[in-house]
Amino acid sequence: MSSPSKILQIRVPCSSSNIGPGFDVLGVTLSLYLTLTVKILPKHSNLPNFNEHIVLAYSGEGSSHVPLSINQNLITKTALFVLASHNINGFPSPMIININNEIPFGRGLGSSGAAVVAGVILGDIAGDLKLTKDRLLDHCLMIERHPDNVTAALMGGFVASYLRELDSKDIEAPAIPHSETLEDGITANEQAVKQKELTVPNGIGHYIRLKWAKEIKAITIIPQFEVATATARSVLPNTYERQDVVFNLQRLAVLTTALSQSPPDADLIFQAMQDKIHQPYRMELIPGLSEILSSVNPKTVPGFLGICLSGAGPTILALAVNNFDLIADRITEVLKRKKDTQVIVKTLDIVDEGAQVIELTESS
Ligand SMILES: Nc1ncnc2c1ncn2[C@@H]1O[C@H](COP(=O)(O)OP(=O)(O)O)[C@@H](O)[C@H]1O
Ligand SMILES: N[C@@H](CCOP(=O)(O)O)C(=O)O
Repeated sequence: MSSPSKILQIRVPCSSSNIGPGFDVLGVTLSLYLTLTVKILPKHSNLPNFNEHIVLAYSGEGSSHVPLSINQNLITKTALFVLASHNINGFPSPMIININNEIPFGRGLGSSGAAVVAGVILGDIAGDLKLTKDRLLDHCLMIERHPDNVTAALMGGFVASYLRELDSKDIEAPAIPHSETLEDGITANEQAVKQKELTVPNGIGHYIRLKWAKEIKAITIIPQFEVATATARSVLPNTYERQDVVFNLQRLAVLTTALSQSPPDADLIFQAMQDKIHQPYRMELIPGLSEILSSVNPKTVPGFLGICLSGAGPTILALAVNNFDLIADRITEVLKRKKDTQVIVKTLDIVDEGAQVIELTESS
């Protein structure tokens, strides 16, 4: 008798990274989700009407241009990498994977981080590997080398993280499907066959979950154009002046506690969300960014706490306890004046839960 099929759901939240001074350090999960409904069929069963071993269906954000071939789609490419790093060549069982995505691509809301987390979990499930959460994180961090988005998306809530320094040989293996390179490169699967062994080092990422005051909400002002994170990282300098580094360190240390306090101290948070490490250099990619970041302040709008670029942008993240519509209108007005673009506003909750796997049903 063949084993029964299984249906699981993998649900991963979006994330806003940096929160101003915490470049590549801070991330917070927000209430927009990437959801995979995965039906794992018994080995050797045929998928109805398809000659494929894996069937991918996709709806929601990115559906008009996301690749559905398993060697090109970031989610399945990541899962294949996880399997290859455990000497499993390809998906062991046929699967029907329905992807529904609420996270817009290239907007600074961690769509690639969520895809990497979903892919690592998919690989873990497909290979029945039973990896711990910390080990899942190691695999995510081989693929997305800045820890802020993936750590938040996996662990949930407001998270600070850093990477252990690794040997270049560990992170430069061509088999690693980096999430943010602009070209496709060789697939993890092809490379694993050639390389046979692909070891993911232990304990790459270290993190701590921070407290977030429950009354602070995230207003996301999302322009309808994309900025690839790879492009937004390529405009950053390789070296910084000491005073700029000190400027950020001072604010970062204050901000992590300021965001935990109830009631929040608006002036403290507003100043502590200033940054000199990434936002000034990204202004060339986001017209009017400087004016946008100074369009609201706590003295003129009660309830407003602070403003920054969400991740690598172009989304603007405003933190507030009330007056959400007024704050969003002010920022949208400046943004639209600077660039002829549609803007979508979403006031999102901070979510405590990171990626989740829910077993839906089991049938013979
Ligand atoms: N759900 C998804 N499925 C497949 N690929 C995805 C998904 N989400 C994001 N990606 C890939 O990641 C790219 C966006 O990543 P990135 O430039 O880092 O922007 P973001 O700020 O949204 O993370 C997309 O163009 C796409 O190639
Ligand atoms: N710290 C990274 C964060 C990128 O986040 P994303 O949501 O834009 O992918 C950076 O600022 O480059």
